[in-house]
Amino acid sequence: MSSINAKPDYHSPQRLRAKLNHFLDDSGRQQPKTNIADASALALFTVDESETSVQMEDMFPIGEIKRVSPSSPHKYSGLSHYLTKAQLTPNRKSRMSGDNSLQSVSLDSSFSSSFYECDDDSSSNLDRSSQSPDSSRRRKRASLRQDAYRQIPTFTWRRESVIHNGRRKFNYVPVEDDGIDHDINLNDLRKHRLLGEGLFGQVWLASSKSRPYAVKVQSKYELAEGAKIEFAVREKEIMSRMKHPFIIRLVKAYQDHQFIYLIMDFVKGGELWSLLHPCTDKVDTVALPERQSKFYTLCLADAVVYIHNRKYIFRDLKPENILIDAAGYPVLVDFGLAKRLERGEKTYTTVGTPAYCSPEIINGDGHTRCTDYWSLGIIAYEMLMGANPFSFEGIDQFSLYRAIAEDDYPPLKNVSEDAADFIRRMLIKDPTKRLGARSPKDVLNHEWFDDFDLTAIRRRKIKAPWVPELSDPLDSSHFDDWSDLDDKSTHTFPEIDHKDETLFDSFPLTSQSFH
Ligand SMILES: Nc1ncnc2c1ncn2[C@@H]1O[C@H](COP(=O)(O)OP(=O)(O)OP(=O)(O)O)[C@@H](O)[C@H]1O
Repeated sequence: MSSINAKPDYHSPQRLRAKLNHFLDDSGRQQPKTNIADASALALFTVDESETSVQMEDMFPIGEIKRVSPSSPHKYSGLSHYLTKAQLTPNRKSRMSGDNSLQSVSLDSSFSSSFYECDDDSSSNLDRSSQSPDSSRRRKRASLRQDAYRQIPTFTWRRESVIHNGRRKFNYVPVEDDGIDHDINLNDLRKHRLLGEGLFGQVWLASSKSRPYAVKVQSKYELAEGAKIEFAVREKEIMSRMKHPFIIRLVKAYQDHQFIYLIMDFVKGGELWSLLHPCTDKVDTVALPERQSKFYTLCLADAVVYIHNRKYIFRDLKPENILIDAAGYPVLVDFGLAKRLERGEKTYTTVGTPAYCSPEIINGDGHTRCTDYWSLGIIAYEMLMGANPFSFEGIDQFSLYRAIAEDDYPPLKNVSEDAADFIRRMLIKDPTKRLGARSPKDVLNHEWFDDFDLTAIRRRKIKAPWVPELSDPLDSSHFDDWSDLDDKSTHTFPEIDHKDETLFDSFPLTSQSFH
């Protein structure tokens, strides 16, 4: 499933036209076409770049978008504009009213977009305007727009039907041609082996047409018993909104009477935890070379900043939730504790894994996104030093919490000054003074990362410091052996009550089975 959740939302033709005129009608002659029967469309995205560090390339495959200039830049200072071509599927409301001409969608907080349909001769329309005896400035602008039209590729929107509060609703989600079957069924999947188990779920390696997937299966009954339904539903909702090179992609979600299923990409290189605990007894931690630690930290910081820019917090950063992909890049999994949080708002639930918990969570002071920066600082420290700064084998939880809240971390040894400074600023007990508290971008802009090109990293243009050896697409040798555990997806659990059942309404229902 694509990451941008788009809600169809109607503008009147007049309003949409007025909006578009700001961008497209500076010759005074062009009007956006509104009588289009075919499904091609242009999407105009407005991005407030002061609000987000996200590159448009993160949202769309590289080369598929074109930055355009508004005709009245003074009205839009701070905003950047991108044009891309879209395929519109008229929604039910437009079909019923017979109005297929205009639609708009609103994306998440940092994006807004408008659509209007155009046919294939829209560029010739622009050609004509560029040949008129207008000023060279106008011609230049027209040709810029013409380029924009030419270079934009097709971008498809898929309608997804969900049940919300007992009523069927439709979401429009943009779909890239990523070769992934976003309509994959449970029956298409062959279950291979268990990759991991958490408190409320098991994650299985499965495949369809020799393409591997990881499938997280959670029992509705166990979720209801543990009062975790809300978390599981949130996990699916938030994951489906994420599109970032270092964040796991949700391909499809399902529910049947007993279970919910999250079908994800399979990340093949195993957990960062296994890199830090390479010995067979897995107790001793080893340090990673500084460059490798820095590479992982920067990729993870980029993923975390992306999450924060969308007003979510992750709250469970730990080496077990960081997987290494086939190219050696880290990928964040497990949005089970993630939550939406408005700017300036705090949340008070005590969540997380003790060794990575921030002082503000332990003190019950209420936490913000800064709690994730603390956990990232702990992980960076652990990679650099080969030991957690506060936790060690056998420590009791009370002593651990006291140490996190009060003690200084053991000094870093044999690391660069920039690395030490990064850790010092991430592990500040007061969250309001922590790096990233002022702006998430400050984390990415720290001097420690100066010798890495983040854009190249996002495009996976840099060779990762460690690349897992893999023999075939289903190679799962980098994961621990869990074969002694029961397959919970074959258990029969008691039914949950109807009220709890309705909480899963946003998961498409399937009668197919996973085996
Ligand atoms: N997409 C994936 N590809 C490969 N392995 C995965 C994937 N997602 C999860 N895993 C493996 O399964 C393990 C458990 O996944 P996850 O953390 O999502 O489950 P969980 O039930 O929420 O766990 P916990 O209760 O510890 O939070 C991960 O640590 C990882 O080893």
